[in-house]
Amino acid sequence: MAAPASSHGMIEALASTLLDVQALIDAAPASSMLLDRDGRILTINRAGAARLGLAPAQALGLYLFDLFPVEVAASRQRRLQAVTASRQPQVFEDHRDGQHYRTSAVPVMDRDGEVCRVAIFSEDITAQHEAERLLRDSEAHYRFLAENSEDVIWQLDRDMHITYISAADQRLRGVARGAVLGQSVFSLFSPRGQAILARVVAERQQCLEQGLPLPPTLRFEAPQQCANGEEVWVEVVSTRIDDAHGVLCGYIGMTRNVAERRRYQAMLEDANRQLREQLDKVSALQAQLQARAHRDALTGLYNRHYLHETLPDLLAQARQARHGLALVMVDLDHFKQINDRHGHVAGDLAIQTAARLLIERAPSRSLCCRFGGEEFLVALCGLTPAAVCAWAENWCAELADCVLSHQGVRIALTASLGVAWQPQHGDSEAQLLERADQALYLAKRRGRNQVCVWAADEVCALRA
Ligand SMILES: Nc1nc2c(ncn2[C@@H]2O[C@H](COP(=O)(O)OP(=O)(O)OP(=O)(O)O)[C@@H](O)[C@H]2O)c(=O)[nH]1
Repeated sequence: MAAPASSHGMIEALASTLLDVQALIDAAPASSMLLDRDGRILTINRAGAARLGLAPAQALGLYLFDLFPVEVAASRQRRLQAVTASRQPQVFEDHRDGQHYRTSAVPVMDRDGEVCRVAIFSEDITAQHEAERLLRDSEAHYRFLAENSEDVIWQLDRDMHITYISAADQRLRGVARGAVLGQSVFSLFSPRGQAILARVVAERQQCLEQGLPLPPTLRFEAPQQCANGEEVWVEVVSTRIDDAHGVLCGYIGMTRNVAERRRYQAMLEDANRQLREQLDKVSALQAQLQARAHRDALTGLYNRHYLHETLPDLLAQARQARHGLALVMVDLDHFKQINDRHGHVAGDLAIQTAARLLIERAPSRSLCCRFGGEEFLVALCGLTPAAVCAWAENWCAELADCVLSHQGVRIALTASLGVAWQPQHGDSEAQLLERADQALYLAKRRGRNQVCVWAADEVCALRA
């Protein structure tokens, strides 16, 4: 007998619904199936059948436990019985062929409230299992490192309360971990250290408020408080922990005992300071020695050694700048007589008087040296020959006007001067010195107390 039109429609609707449900469970990646109380497969999705190595149509009507290896079939059957007996869903994990599965067995009741079916949902959690295992391993690894590190490892919540601190803190400060957990991070520091920490936090906060870039880690040194009342200097390195949305959820960091390092640093700085002081003394001594090496003790003028060190450079500079350089050789007249008549002290005074007059009258950029006993050499830079001669004449006259008074005796002083200049009279130090000396000799020969400029013919005439 044909079904009435309305029944027909209902059957069609039911068939369509069944198809939808099948499509839905087939689309699920986890395996799902419906068993009767004995374990016979009534419905199964593609993933479930595939796990059994079958097509869905092949699996229908088979007893699920016949498809399991014998060694696991009995235990799976007992689980099914436990679900039907307890009428409560059960979730369990099992491990087969290297894979991990999480399975939910949900009892399905008929109208009388009896369990008539059991719905099984099973998902492969091998990857998740592996990830959890790796995470556990890694946590254990890091916890081992943290607990055995000489540095103190710690974690704070967003309000800077300590949520974890490694065993090294107790070794460092002698405070039990139990007394530290839950406390503010400030409690780790001595009052001095707290002030430093407060300043560091405030600076960081200020940067944040001004939108300035911040280094990813915060690093500072401050003293912490030990249980015995002492301070221990530590270096702190810390970084913030943000959640996936960039919202601050806490801080993680490390504290290192730097007391030894600071002690060595202080020793090093002290040693460096002492070394610097020594070096300063040595440099001052060297400067003194150098000054002494370059200066004549009696007059304070440069000595002959310095003249020979400096004159070649002066000549080169003068050549380059195309300005004149004149050498004036000065020799006190009849000096032996001063010594003989008035004594060496008077002779020394005479040398000092002439030297002082040279220093006072020498133009800037000139060099005055004591060349020998009662002999001086003045190098005049940048003067014309006429200006050199004028200067020498004036100086000679001024010396002659000086009257040296020694032990109530007035001693007259005069000098003879010989002049030679670059480039007209020579170019080398040796040549110019020789010619200045020859000119001086000429001045002596002409009666002393006068200036002579080197002239080839006059020198030749003298030699003749
Ligand atoms: N008091 C003193 N005498 C010195 C010094 N150096 C050299 N003498 C003396 O200076 C004298 C130089 O004498 P001489 O070279 O004969 O020349 P002079 O007597 O000046 O004669 P002329 O140069 O020809 O005018 C010597 O008696 C040296 O002993 C010194 O530093 N102090």
